[in-house]
Amino acid sequence: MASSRVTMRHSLNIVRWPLRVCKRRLASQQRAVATDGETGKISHLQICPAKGHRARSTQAVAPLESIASVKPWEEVPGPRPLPLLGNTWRFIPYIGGYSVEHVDKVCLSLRQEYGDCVKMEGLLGRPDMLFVFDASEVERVFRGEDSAPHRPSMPSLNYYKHTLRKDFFGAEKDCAGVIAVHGDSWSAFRTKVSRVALSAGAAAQYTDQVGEVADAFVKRLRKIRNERKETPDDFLNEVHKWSLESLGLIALDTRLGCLEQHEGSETQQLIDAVNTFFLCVGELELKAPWWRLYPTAMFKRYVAALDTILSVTQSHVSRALKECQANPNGSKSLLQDLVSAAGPRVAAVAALDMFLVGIDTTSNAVASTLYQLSLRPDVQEKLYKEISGVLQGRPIRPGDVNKMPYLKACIKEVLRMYPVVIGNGRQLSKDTVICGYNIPKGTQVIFQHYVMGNSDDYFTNASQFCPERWLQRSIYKHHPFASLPFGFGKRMCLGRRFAELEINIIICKMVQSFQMEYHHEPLEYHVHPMYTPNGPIRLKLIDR
Ligand code: HEM
Repeated sequence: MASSRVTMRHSLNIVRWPLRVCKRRLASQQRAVATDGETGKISHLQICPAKGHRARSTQAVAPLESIASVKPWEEVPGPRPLPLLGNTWRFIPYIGGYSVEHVDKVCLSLRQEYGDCVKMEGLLGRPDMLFVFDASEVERVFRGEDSAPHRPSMPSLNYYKHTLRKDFFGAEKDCAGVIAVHGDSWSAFRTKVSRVALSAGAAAQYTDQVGEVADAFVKRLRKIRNERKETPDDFLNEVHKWSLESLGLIALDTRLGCLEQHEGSETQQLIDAVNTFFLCVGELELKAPWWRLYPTAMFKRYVAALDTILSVTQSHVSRALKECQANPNGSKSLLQDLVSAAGPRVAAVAALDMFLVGIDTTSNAVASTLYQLSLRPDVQEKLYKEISGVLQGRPIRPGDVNKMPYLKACIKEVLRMYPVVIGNGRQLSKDTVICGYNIPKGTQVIFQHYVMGNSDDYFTNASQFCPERWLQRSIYKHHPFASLPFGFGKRMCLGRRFAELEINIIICKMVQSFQMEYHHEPLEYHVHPMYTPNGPIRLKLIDR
């Protein structure tokens, strides 16, 4: 395992291409006009400026001046595409000036140059995009979603699920999973899984076990830190292992042993496969898609890794099914609940999806939080006092975190300034008015949460790291749709409760165990494809 560097990359096709802007914030406008792409009817979108609630009028008649005020797609500002090359050339190294790795900065400058809504057209192999930087417009689009919102999905996984392994994923209409799945199939699957995964106690039941994994992680750090008490250069890889171990527990009801060594085992195969998946997915997604023309070597490795993840998750599901049948009143787990509620096939596919998107999101969020805390001894001290006050030396129990508002605020603050997923997207299912422009059906709309989260327009003193802003809302103002690290609505993160449990517990354990310091050059963040500190995170861990 030591040799298998778990450089996990997030795979959710959630966002990667930042955007840009529009001009005028119509957020405060009381009425916009939407044309329905399918029926051609015009309906009114009424917005309550106080609460941002929206109601669609059933009368399909708009005053002429409102219709006239909606501008066409052609007028949306944005960088001009070149003939044939579109805007793709802008991402060519040394020539184009845009970089995928620093798309955070690209987005900031697009907003500055063009405003709150920016068109990015002519990206080879991709639909046109609209980058939205206006939180009230984000709110309006989210609140107007239909019953099966379409998040732009990862083409390579889409191909794997719906073409290569169609026999498995397509055999039953409602059994393809949620990642890279849309429409009725997504809706049927999501309904089955959310009932179990988002239920009140689903995550809380893992408090003890997730706590044990966190203890094992702390123990390992004590062992592997160097003579200066600093974490090794591949610290992020260690955090990935912790994340995989925690998720194995939740999704497969199994201790995989990632924090120990297990050469040649099935566990090791799973770890290696997840590792390979993340190594390949960024390349396949962000670079020229040759795999669409022929199976490249990288694509073959990617498919083999997915096959392994699928077969190992299936074998764990079969085991859980047997245990469930042998002992129907035995101890409960998410896997067993899913098997009982929705059957073994749904449980296996759900576990696969969780592995694809639940590991590097959580690990990068934790690495980023630890790094930010290590820069702020005062914040750590305040956290330490809060945690010690609640726990009084005993292990963490379900419900304890609810008595730790400062802990929650610190995590929200890190995800506001450094959201691991810098933007979230939706593919429009009908023509929609956004920022006063008629945006055609099929456009990929990307909500720019990194830019909005760091904007003084939406957060008082946005550039200051200030967890208190989440606790003293009368002093610090913020727009509720500017920072949405887990997305929103019917398609929001399915693993949010588990991610929060894991993050809360590991941060608690780290703050209880160590004073964390950082004595090197400040780390810049980059998109990789998660938004994460770039460079070795060498934390000095001083025992408390
Ligand atoms: C800090 C950790 C995490 C972050 C920031 C995060 C963020 C997100 C975001 C932004 C989305 C898209 C939501 C939307 O479209 O509105 C998403 C979707 C999803 N996440 Fe997470 N996630 C995290 C951890 C996890 C974990 C641990 C799991 C699994 C246990 C998970 C499972 C999923 C799934 C299955 C979806 C797709 C939902 C759907 O399309 O119906 N996530 N996540």
